Order: sequence, then C-alpha cells, then structure tokens
Amino acid sequence: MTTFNDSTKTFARMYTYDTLQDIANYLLERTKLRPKIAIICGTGLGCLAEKLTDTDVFDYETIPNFPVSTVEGHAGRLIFGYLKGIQVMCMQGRFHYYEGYPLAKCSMPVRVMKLVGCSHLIATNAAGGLNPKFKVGDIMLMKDHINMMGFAGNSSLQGPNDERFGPRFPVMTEAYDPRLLDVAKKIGRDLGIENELHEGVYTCLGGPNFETVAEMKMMRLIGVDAIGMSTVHEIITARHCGLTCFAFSLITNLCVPDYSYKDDANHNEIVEIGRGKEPVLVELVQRLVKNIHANLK
Ligand SMILES: O=P(O)(O)O[C@@H]1C[C@H](O)[C@@H](CO)O1
Ligand SMILES: Nc1nc2[nH]cnc2c(=O)[nH]1
Repeated sequence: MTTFNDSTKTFARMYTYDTLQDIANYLLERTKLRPKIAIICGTGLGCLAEKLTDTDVFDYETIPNFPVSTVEGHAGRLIFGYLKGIQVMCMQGRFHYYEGYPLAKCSMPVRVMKLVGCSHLIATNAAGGLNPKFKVGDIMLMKDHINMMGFAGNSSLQGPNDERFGPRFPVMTEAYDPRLLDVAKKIGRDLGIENELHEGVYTCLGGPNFETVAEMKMMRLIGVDAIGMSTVHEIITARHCGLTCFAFSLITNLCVPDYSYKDDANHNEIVEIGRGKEPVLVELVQRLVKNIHANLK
C-alpha cells in the first residue's frame, strides 16, 4: 500500500535537480528570452498573461515531465514574453493539492523558474476574505502566511534535500520581501486604490471544499486574514532556492464566520470577480515588474 508519505517522497525523487534542469533546458532551447521575473497567475487572474507581447508559449502538456492544469479558470500555459518591454515568464494556471498533486509537484515549476534564471517571483491568488474589513474585489498584499498544511506534516520540501536548491532548514522570517511590499503600497496610493488595498496574512488549506463556520472562526483566532488553496508551498519552495518573493490575494468572496450568513463561495463567481478586476491588477503587476527590473543587480 502506498502511504501519503511514500507518494510525497516519490514525487520529490521524481523531480530531481537533473530532471528539473532538463525541463529548464527544454524551455531555454526554445525561447531566446531570459527573464529574471516569474509570475504565477491565480484563479481568474490569467488575464495578466494575455498582456504579454512577443511571446513564446508552451502548453503544459508539451513540456516534458510537466503536470497539466485541471481547474476551470487556469489555462495551463507557460508563457515567456514582454510585459511593457520587460522580459517575464508567466504561469497561466497553477497546480493545486486538491487536483491530486503532492505539494512537491504543485511547486516544482518554481524550481524550473529558478533554473531558467529568474531571481524574483510574483504569485497571485484568489482568496476568501476573513478579515471583516475586507470587501469583495479588494486586494490583500501578502505580508506573511501560516502554513497550516506544514503543521500537519505536509511540505513541498519533504523528502531528500538537494543543497543545489537550498538548505535543509530554510528560514521563512522574510518570506515576502518587505521592500516590494512597500513598493506595492506606494503603487496602490499612486493608483488611488489605497482604500481597497490591505496587507495581511494568508493561509492555504487543502481544499477543494470551502470552509465551515467553525473553521473560519479558528482561522480568524490564529491571525489569518484571507484563506486560499495555493501560494504558500510555492513561496516556501521559492525562498528555499533563493527567489525574492511578492504575492497578493484578490478577495473574491467573503469568509463570514456566522451561521446566518448565506452568501456561500462559488468557483464560477470567483473566476468572474478576477476577470472584472483585470485593469487594476494588470496595472499593479506592470508597475511592480518595472520597479523590480529597475532594481535588478
Ligand atoms: O489558484 P488560486 O489559489 O487563485 O485558486 C483559488 C483556490 C481554488 O483553486 C479556487 C477556488 O475557486 O480559487
Ligand atoms: N479555501 C478557500 N479558498 C478560496 N479561494 C477563493 N475563495 C476561497 C475561500 O473562501 N476559501
């Protein structure tokens, strides 16, 4: 019988440094672009990738050893291109634990980004707003996360550690780059959206079910502002291999810890809210990319 731990370790062994280097080489042989900035588009936020110009597009199923994206609202393409003249690589669609992929597999594209030559990661997601100040359509800049799945002994870094990626025991105290957080707040003020922009703590739960009222109450008690089903393991993997990280959540629904609240979360609405916020999200990311590029060493 295969246990949870066995399968996690099997995937960690399957995505060895050499296998991931092969994937990176496959891409580098097929694009002339050498981006330093990688972007992961969350549910309904794939519009970001549509803004790239002079693109080289790789459907996930054409990339050797790449998983496929099975979620509605996630196109399943890795795109190299220019965002306002700056080279980026963009995942239009990510992998989630609830799709049946172990966390190591969900976050393995982050290591490919590193091997392609990226130094920065911008991750986006759709999340339920638990902080009572949040409204649908607001943006929460991720200041920190609580790794609930890690508490349960499930990590993307589980299994043998390859020091070429990073140390066995990586620190996470500055998982989200404080400078980029400040830059994003300034961009928010410049765009006049400071009233819909917050900072907060995100957590990833395994999904695919949304939360019970008791679970929402518990999350609020421990300091969570927004709940989702991704990003945390990607950031852990990215920090492990030395990428500078920035992430934000689009608040697509409210997590109201009250039994009389009846407006339940719904995936189609989550996708639609993301699409509706396209102009401001694209502008935020474009300006952030410009700032990162200007500060590259
Ligand atoms: O990929 P993200 O984290 O943006 O997707 C969230 C979590 C679920 O996949 C989905 C729920 O509608 O949105
Ligand atoms: N777990 C979780 N993920 C989400 N993604 C978007 N909204 C939600 C939510 O309310 N809960």
